[in-house]
Amino acid sequence: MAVRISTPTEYESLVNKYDTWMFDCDGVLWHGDRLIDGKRVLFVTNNASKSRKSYKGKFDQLGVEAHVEEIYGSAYASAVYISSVMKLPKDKKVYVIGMAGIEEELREEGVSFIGGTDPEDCTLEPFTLTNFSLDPDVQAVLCGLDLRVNYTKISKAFQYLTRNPGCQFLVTNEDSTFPSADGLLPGAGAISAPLRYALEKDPISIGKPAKTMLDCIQAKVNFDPERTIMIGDRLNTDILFGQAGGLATLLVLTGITSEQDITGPNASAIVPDYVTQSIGDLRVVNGK
Ligand SMILES: O=C(O)[C@H](O)[C@H](O)COP(=O)(O)O
Ligand SMILES: [Mg+2]
Repeated sequence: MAVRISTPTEYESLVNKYDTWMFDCDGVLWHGDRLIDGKRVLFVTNNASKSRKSYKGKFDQLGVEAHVEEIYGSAYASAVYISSVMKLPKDKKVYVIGMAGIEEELREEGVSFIGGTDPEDCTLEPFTLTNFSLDPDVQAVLCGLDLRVNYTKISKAFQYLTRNPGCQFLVTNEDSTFPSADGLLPGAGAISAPLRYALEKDPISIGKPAKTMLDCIQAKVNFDPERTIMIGDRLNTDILFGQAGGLATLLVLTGITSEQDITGPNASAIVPDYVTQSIGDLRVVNGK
């Protein structure tokens, strides 16, 4: 049963209980506006549209103090997975359905790629195989949130995944939707769905709740899971991610999950340790 926290004393004891605070971003931080002094804070987002460096720019713009090495996005985790776990040979490539964030992280990891923001792929012209030449060096398809997804990108990815032997099907994350400033939009999971349907095959998903994301953080940050809490707005990514990693979990109701998702007859089977309305509630702790 989740503990509903609402009083300054309850917030105070929560803050004293954990040393490392992992914050989800979409639906949590971008409504929240303040961090907790004296604690280690990490930012863990499935949003692959930005690289760690460009997230740093967003944090600066919003006046949130953050350093690049505290930011873990699914684009970064995917690039690390391809270079260090898959160990993609340097002469092989990735076909990308996604945005600049994925491209910047792949470049940073020295992974060659095609597709992504390439104007040739970002077209609404009908796709035909007549003008398509298969690149035999593509050994992975990586699909993430892509605000310019189209039939050409899906068809090229489909060709690589069905015609290049051993080509891996990877997705940065599988969030079904995401909370933009003006309302709900289809998320990365909705971008890769046509490929999953056409291939009748599930991809390897790297972002939350997958352990790959936590492995990526643990490779860089030494933290005690017993003294670590994951704060998020989505039950089947953030809270599952925390639970799988042996972390405490705090659900906020400023993003995807609403009151009726956690109470009443159709309440989810995923139950966080704590629930509060907004990350802003914690500001009572430092009296600011
Ligand atoms: O891919 C998506 O659907 C969105 O980026 C989603 O919002 C994940 O972002 P997070 O809540 O993990 O910051
Ligand atoms: Mg979120």
